[in-house]
Amino acid sequence: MDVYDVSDDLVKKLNDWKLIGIISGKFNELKENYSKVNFVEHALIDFKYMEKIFLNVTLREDKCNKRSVEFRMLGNEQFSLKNRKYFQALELYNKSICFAEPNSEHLSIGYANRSAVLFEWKRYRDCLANIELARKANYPARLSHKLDKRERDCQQLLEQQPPDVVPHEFKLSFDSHAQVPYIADCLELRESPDEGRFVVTNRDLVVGDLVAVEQPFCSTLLPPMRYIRCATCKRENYLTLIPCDSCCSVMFCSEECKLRATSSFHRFECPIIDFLHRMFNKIHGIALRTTMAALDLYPSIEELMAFCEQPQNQHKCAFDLDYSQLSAQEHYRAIHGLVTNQHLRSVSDLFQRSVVCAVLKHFIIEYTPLKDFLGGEDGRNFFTDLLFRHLQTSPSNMHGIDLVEQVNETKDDQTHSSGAYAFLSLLNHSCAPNTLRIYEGTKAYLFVLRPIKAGNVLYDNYGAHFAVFSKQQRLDTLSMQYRFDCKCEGCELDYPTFGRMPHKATVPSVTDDTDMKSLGAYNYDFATSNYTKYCEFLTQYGAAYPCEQISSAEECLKMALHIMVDAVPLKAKM
Ligand SMILES: C[S@@+](CC[C@H](N)C(=O)[O-])C[C@H]1O[C@@H](n2cnc3c(N)ncnc32)[C@H](O)[C@@H]1O
Repeated sequence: MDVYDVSDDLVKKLNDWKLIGIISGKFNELKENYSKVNFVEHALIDFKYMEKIFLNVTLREDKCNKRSVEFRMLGNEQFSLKNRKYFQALELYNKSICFAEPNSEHLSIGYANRSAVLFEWKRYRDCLANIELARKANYPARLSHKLDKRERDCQQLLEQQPPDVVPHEFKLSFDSHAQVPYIADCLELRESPDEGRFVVTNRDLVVGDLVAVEQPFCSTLLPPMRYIRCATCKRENYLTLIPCDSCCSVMFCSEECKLRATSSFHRFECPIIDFLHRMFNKIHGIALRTTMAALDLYPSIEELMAFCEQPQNQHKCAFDLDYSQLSAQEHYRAIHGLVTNQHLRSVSDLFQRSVVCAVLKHFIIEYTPLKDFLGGEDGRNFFTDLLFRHLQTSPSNMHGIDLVEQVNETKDDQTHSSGAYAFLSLLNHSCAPNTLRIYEGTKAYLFVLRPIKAGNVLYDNYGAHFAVFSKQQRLDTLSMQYRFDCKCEGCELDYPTFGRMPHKATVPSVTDDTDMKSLGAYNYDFATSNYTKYCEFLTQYGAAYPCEQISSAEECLKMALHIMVDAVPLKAKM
């Protein structure tokens, strides 16, 4: 059961009982969003949906040594000489660590087993970090000789290893914008009745130009990544993750990240974490996280309320902020001002969104400390309004954060997190985009993918790419999720579709035998060490390039982008 099942079932019931007309009429008459959501919440309570959810969905799994041991055994099987599936073993050991009861030896054995994988993987520094974690978690004395030996071997081998590769740092191709320091000075904001706000360049841009480097206001990790990445900084850190002390579904890369989470968003999400993962999707997840990050800005709900109501905080964007001392509060002005498209939404869309909001707010208020923070009715209604706002801004604005490198052949799309970006959210869509976002952690780089003449618009792609979806599929998605009729160049030319995103198909894979250290800067894989693979792939599309001649990461990326541009129409013509 997820929240859409609840919504579908409710609508079906109302239809069966011939109540849908009356209910949607009443719903439509309500002016305030919180009134709509409260109305739906009451219906869900009256029809016993909340009770059913409570009885059928676990709010949070308890720590359990028995399950910890089961996961460890599964991990051992993957790690065995027969299988040697190290990545799978690590994920299972992380699960075992997460389920282990605090202060039990199972936690320390989980760390120790992880150190064994890392030793095989020649990640000696991480191996030592895990040995230390195991000792701190009271590793049993009867087994300590094993750890002592591993530690000695590790220290010896570490000395012989070359230093880690430092990832290449990309810099803006132009001076910084006078107002918005993390974008190029040639970018300008425009607005039109048909397309809302959008971004143009006042200078010719060429392929490979880097025009923005942006950090999100907030981000959230997707549930399948919970035993691989840190829930706070989202770094891939499955080698040294530590668990939340209370839940079995969240891990952190350091005590610092753990404290940041447990004193903010995770304080409220932790008591219902498994319910959140089970019932809601990534759009709902980032909407909730954005709302919680907003609550974190002020010590009291009244102060946030005052902030959100001030006229100078309405419909603001990245170009309106004061960057001289950028605070989280200032940053949020641009996130609060993202388009909701509420006026374009149908009653049934708003009704379904209200069901999502009602279930989410009901459980988070009832079963977490949020209730105390919100105080009385005014606080609850304000929270409901804010959550409803972000349940509308999220589908139209939030970004999937992905990794250029792949973990294994089967995972094609490695989107690991969602993020709220003030500037990137001003880019309009094209099915044949002229820019490309690449991420390092949650930091987004915006590269030019096709030449853009001065005066022209920079277009992003919202997932409806001409190379992947038919024109009709794209038009349907864009009108349903983003509420506009696409008339972009990709649609006018109506290129034939050939199945997969050109750059997604180029991602090199890390196999279980890969010496992880040799990858070093693996966030930039396709731009750096693995560009040969990338080019090999593209030759299938008729593009042959002398990859060996590319020496720097920047040069490689430019070349990679050129190849992409050339390869797409080539294949399309075949
Ligand atoms: C990420 S926002 C882009 C910025 C937005 N135009 C604004 O005013 O803030 C996405 C929304 O912009 C609008 N939009 C995006 N691409 C468009 C296009 N090609 N034509 C018309 N509207 C578009 C739609 O309302 C969409 O939901």
